[in-house]
Amino acid sequence: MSQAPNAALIVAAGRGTRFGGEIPKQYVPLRGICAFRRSVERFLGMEAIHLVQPVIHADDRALFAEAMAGLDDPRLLPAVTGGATRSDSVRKGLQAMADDPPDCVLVHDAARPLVTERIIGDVLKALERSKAAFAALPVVDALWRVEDGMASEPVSRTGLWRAQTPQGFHFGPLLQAHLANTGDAADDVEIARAAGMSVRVVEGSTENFKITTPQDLARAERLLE
Ligand SMILES: Nc1ccn([C@@H]2O[C@H](COP(=O)(O)OP(=O)(O)OP(=O)(O)O)[C@@H](O)[C@H]2O)c(=O)n1
Ligand SMILES: C[C@](O)(CO)[C@H](O)COP(=O)(O)O
Repeated sequence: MSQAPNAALIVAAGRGTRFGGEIPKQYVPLRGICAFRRSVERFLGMEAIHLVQPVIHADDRALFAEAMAGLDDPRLLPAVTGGATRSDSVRKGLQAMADDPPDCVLVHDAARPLVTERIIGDVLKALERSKAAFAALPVVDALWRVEDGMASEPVSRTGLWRAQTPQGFHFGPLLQAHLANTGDAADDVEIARAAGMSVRVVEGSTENFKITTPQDLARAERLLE
């Protein structure tokens, strides 16, 4: 049993190109506290989380220091530098923890600041009986394939879910899956499934959305009013 059974790996090395703006979206103030800090504090607020490993872009050291100013929780590890893709960033974060690995690791987007303790707790609970578990929501809208701006054919939504984070795994199998991965996967569930891992779904929340565009930031601000 690890001295730190559960770790959160919070990825924040993206450039936020779809968001635009002067600084990467994870550092943009959100009712005064950026999404990154909010995400980190959510996990640090849970006794069941024993370590938090941030992963940042090499150019963001000063932004990171500013975002985490005053946060002196010993569970917050020094940030490691991510990579060109989200998968690279996760792998680098995992490798940074590999010398003294946790039993379980929850990978979370810094850009999902409204994650709740309930979702985190449900993923942790699912890991007591499953090798992996992730937050997701069933698709509730009609789905259409669109070509040249025109509806071409409907896509059945039966059995389709929209992945969120955290995505939780037993540490060793996830690290091995990432080391065996050669492409850029959309998420860690894709990498785990490619390695043959079974992954349980946990109910996420419509409020646990990812800040991708400026409209998402405005929505998050309204929810925090
Ligand atoms: N090379 C990357 C790319 C993304 N991320 C992180 O993965 C999460 C989800 O990625 P996304 O929303 O796509 O963020 P960006 O890649 O920054 O956005 P964009 O695609 O618009 O540039 C974010 O917290 C982002 O910082 C990362 O750590 N390393
Ligand atoms: C990991 C993720 O948030 C699950 O929905 C999503 O795949 C991230 O995608 P992005 O293109 O890196 O935003």
